[in-house]
Amino acid sequence: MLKFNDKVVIVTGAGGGLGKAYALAFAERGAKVVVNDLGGGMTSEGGKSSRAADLVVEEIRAKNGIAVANYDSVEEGEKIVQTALDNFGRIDILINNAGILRDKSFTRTSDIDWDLIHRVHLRGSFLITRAAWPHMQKNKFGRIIMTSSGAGIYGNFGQANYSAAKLGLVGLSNTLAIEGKKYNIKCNSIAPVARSRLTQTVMPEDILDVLKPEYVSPLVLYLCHEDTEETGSLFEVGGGWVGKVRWQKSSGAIVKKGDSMTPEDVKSKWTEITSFTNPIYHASIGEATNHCISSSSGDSPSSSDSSDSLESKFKYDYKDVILYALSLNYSTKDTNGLKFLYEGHSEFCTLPMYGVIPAFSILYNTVSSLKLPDNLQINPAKILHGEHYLEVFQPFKTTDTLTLKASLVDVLDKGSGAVLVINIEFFNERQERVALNQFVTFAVGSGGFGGKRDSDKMVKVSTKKVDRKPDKSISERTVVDQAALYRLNGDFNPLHIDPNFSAVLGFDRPILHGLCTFGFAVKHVLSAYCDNDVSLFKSVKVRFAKPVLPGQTIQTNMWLEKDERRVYFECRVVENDTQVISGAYVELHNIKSGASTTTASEPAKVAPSGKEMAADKIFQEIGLKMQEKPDLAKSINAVYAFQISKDDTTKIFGKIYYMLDFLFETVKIQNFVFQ
Ligand SMILES: CCCCCCC[C@@H](O)CC(=O)SCCNC(=O)CCNC(=O)[C@H](O)C(C)(C)COP(=O)(O)OP(=O)(O)OC[C@H]1O[C@@H](n2cnc3c(N)ncnc32)[C@H](O)[C@@H]1OP(=O)(O)O
Repeated sequence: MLKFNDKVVIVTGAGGGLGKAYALAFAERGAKVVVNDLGGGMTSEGGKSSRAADLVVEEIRAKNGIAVANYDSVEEGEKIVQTALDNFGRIDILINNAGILRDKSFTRTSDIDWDLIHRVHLRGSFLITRAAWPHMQKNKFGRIIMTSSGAGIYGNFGQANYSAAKLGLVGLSNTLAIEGKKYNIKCNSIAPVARSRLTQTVMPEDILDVLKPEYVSPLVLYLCHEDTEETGSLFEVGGGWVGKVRWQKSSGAIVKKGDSMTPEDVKSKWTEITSFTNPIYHASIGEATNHCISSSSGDSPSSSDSSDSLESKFKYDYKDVILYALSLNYSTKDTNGLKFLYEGHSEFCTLPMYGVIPAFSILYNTVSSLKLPDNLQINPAKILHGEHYLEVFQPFKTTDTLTLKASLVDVLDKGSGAVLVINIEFFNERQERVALNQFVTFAVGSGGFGGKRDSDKMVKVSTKKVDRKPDKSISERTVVDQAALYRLNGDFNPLHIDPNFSAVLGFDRPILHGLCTFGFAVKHVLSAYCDNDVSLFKSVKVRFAKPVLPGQTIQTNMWLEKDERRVYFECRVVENDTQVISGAYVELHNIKSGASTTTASEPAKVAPSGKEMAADKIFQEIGLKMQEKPDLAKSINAVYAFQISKDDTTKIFGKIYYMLDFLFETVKIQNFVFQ
């Protein structure tokens, strides 16, 4: 039996109808009740009388219950709360029930009709709740009910004032539920259908008979019990039936085309915008906002929505490539860092792991427009990156326009979650395949829809057990703002920056992007086994076993299997010795024999090679032999050496221009140097 012993309850408007039923039910189950009723009529014009509240108090006391009466208006909420404190020393539960009606058709609604309804329903509930709130905060316990109405949810002729105030109460309740969370204050709204002073004039007697207040009070008591976790919800209740109400939206459509969006674009997508075939349910403003942002983050897909394959273009240039390297802590301090950070470096190149970044311009669109099994509901705020596979078929250029093709490969039911397997392939302008990404996304809490558990279309994580200490190990500390920086590459998922959002998944604070940890891991493999030669990289597969927090240290333990040209690896967070990447490997085209073999705590440093090669590269590009212009070769190398050691770009560029103009008079060389 749900008991309320020693709990102090205020019920407003408790002189009759629903309020009375609540007061009697709470008292019967051990609560101390403040029975508030102004004693006015249903339009507030009946004048004040203590009779209604007193009668209810008498009835409670006659059954050995504990109750006191209060006759203040809810607009004097503090006085009502004071009655509870004076008589019982605390306040635990507040039922905002009091209300009046001033029904008029809209054009006949006067300022007074509008204001009075808002003052009693919305402002009254606000004032009394505000008075009770600090006491509930102090007690780390509070249960609040707001009384909304079907008129607020659906609208009702002649009730413009009332319906606006009643839906306002739902908004108030939703926000209080959020603000009350850390104080164990739960706030819910109900939209009751019951016989009361407000309904007896508008409903026929035979219907009113089945709408007993006693069919509503059990829900209110349940929602106010200390064991109840429900908060921020809205319930319709009446005639013995109870149902939860939530917002539903259509999966909608991406309307913009590139950067433009016109009313005609909206018209052309109206069927999809208004179709509820694949509804979406968002439970927080974070989820809803993120849905808009993520849906619009990619270029407009060229195939229609709700299909299982999409296509779009992605342009990037040297700045994107450099930002990516910076977000993985590549540094100008490291000899090898410069070739990933400076577009003027003779070996300037794109890291192979950058290949995951273009995919984000289409990934969120793909997920939001997928045709999913009917009984599978996915909450976009609860999607974690489960596994990733990246294969690079030709090294990425430093500036390019790629065509991306995304498709849903499989949907799996893993019990604790649903797994979506999404392939995103990149093609260059010659329609050659440049890379393949396979995202395995884990939708937490969406399992159990009856799907298959395994897929033969997935690149599998490694199950190989290597029975020796790591051949190499590199540890690198991330910075507290690692995710804040990394997201600028294009994955703007608020999970990595917004504490309200990460809380949806139960994280105390935002977690690092899985692909950021992945980037660090591949960085370590490239450093340990490739001498940072990006052309040796072929593919990588990882499973994200546990989340990483920005600021933690990632340790990559590596085992080389030379015959397989594979480096198996795991990542651990050093601070809590937890494995965060498992079943992982990098496949290489070749192993760089000169690569460092020491166990390092910093990324291995590799001897500089770029600057000596500068002239060689330029000469090759323009089809000239070094022997033909030995002095020029010497000068170019000198300039590059100078450039790197002194970092004086103005002088360098002056020299390069001078030389190129003077000796070659060709645009071709300038293009090459400044490309
Ligand atoms: C619009 C959306 C697009 C979004 C794309 C991504 C965008 C990014 O911004 C998001 C991120 O970067 S999130 C950060 C990186 N990821 C993480 O931190 C997840 C860490 N992993 C976990 O927490 C758990 O493994 C967890 C929670 C994933 C699973 O743990 P459990 O529920 O405890 O599962 P468990 O009981 O261990 O296993 C059940 C079955 O699931 C398989 N499985 C487990 N971990 C998996 C994983 N990481 N990926 C894929 N499958 C996984 C198990 O193998 C098991 O299945 P089976 O029995 O068939 O083997």
